Amino acid sequence: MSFDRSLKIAPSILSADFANFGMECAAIEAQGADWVHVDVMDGHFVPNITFGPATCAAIRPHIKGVMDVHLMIAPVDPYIDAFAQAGADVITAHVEAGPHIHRTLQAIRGAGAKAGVALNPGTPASAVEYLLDMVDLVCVMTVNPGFGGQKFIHSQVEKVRQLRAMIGDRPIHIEIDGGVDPTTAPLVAAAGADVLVAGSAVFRGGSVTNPAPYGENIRAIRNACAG
Ligand SMILES: O=C(CO)[C@@H](O)[C@H](O)COP(=O)(O)O
Ligand SMILES: [Fe+2]
Repeated sequence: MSFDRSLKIAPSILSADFANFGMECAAIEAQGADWVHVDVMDGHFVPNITFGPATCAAIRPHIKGVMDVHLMIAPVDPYIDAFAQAGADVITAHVEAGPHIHRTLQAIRGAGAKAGVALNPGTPASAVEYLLDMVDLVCVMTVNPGFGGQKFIHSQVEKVRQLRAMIGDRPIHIEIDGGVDPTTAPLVAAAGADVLVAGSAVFRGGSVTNPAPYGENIRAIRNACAG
């Protein structure tokens, strides 16, 4: 997985048909997705439960590109190897999920994956200041984690600007997660983000038997950022 700062759309399969994950992953890639974003929730760190490493391993053969695993779980460390072995290219842990994020990031890289750190809306950009040599991606949550379809929190755009300035020319992605659609995407892209996660705004109107709307929705987000 090589680094580049071009705009990438990463549909979140939290908004996909859970009975057809394999086909959904293949459909969104065929419709222009750059990465596939996989939301793991434990009902403890966040008030919702999704799935674990076995599901990630099951969908891996259906994803040709980057599998971007967002862990909303606490503790994180006991599960890192399992998600790496499931084929995650990027594993992102929350800075709020435990007292030893530096150790967690070391473990992610040690397991052979790219290391991401996520910040909840109430966590300042400065939380990653001493982690920049440890991370490949910083994920700015623009909703409170746990559910798809929530409203974008506009105060986070300033955090993205601060992170862009802090990161400079280091090869670190800035990812935005939550409430991304053609209206909000240009705001964060202009502030310096390069990976845009979008769940409801990509999957709305389509299905595995009618995937064309996925492509239209992805293009609408991309075009809004280009415009
Ligand atoms: O991590 C999360 C939510 O906790 C996200 O990845 C959501 O899945 C994004 O969904 P939308 O806000 O785009 O509907
Ligand atoms: Fe996510």
